[in-house]
Amino acid sequence: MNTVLAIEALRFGWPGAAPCIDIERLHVAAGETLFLHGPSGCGKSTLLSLMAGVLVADAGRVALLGHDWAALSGAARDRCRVAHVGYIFQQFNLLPYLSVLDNVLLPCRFSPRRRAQAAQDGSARAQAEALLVGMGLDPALWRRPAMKLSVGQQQRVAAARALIGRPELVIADEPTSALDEAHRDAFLDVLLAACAAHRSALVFVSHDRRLATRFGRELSLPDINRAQGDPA
Ligand SMILES: Nc1ncnc2c1ncn2[C@@H]1O[C@H](COP(=O)(O)OP(=O)(O)OP(=O)(O)O)[C@@H](O)[C@H]1O
Repeated sequence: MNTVLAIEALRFGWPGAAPCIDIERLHVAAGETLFLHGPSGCGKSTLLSLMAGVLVADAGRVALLGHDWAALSGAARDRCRVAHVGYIFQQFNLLPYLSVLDNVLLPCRFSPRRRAQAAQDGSARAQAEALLVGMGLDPALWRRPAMKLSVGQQQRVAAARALIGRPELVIADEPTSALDEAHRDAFLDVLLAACAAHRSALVFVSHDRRLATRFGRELSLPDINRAQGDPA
């Protein structure tokens, strides 16, 4: 198996709180699509942050492409993340005053690797435009500041930004919550097709269990997490 992400004996707790993540083993292979679910507060977003090296384990190992996030400095983690991980955040994290196109191109500005990969079939800009078209974003919106888009439109911009430059790992935290059924299905089609074409591993969190059939593997976080979830 060509492992992209390897989690072993991972423990993490927020400061002053009991551990909320305790996972013996979870490996994700290149091209694999993983659907992750669990009740609110069980630690899904926390686990995604650990996968992406935004948070660092208290014990155990989270390795991306063989590199343990904990062995890297903060700056090295930032560089590694932008080069190899596309992250669709629950709140999108678009830069509000930047245009839609410039938001999608951001990873290429910060990572030479993402820039080179995005330009493989032409230019980074052409790939950004192709992703936006795939996401059903009208070209009339591309020059608009991101903050002037609807929530559902911003969600799709965030997905295009995550996919540009073919990152090895794509992480999506509730990325379809603001989309209607038609846009949700189109969004999933583009996301899954892009990950398949690039052999990106995809970790996708959603409360909507109906979507699970579109993924290669389904996991309930409480089933693999020995820590207690939110006691509330
Ligand atoms: N920044 C933080 N500081 C302290 N505790 C936090 C922080 N973020 C989350 N937590 C706590 O960690 C636990 C897991 O939260 P997390 O956001 O990972 O859950 P989740 O499964 O993603 O929830 P949801 O489905 O509602 O988004 C919760 O008890 C939460 O209160």
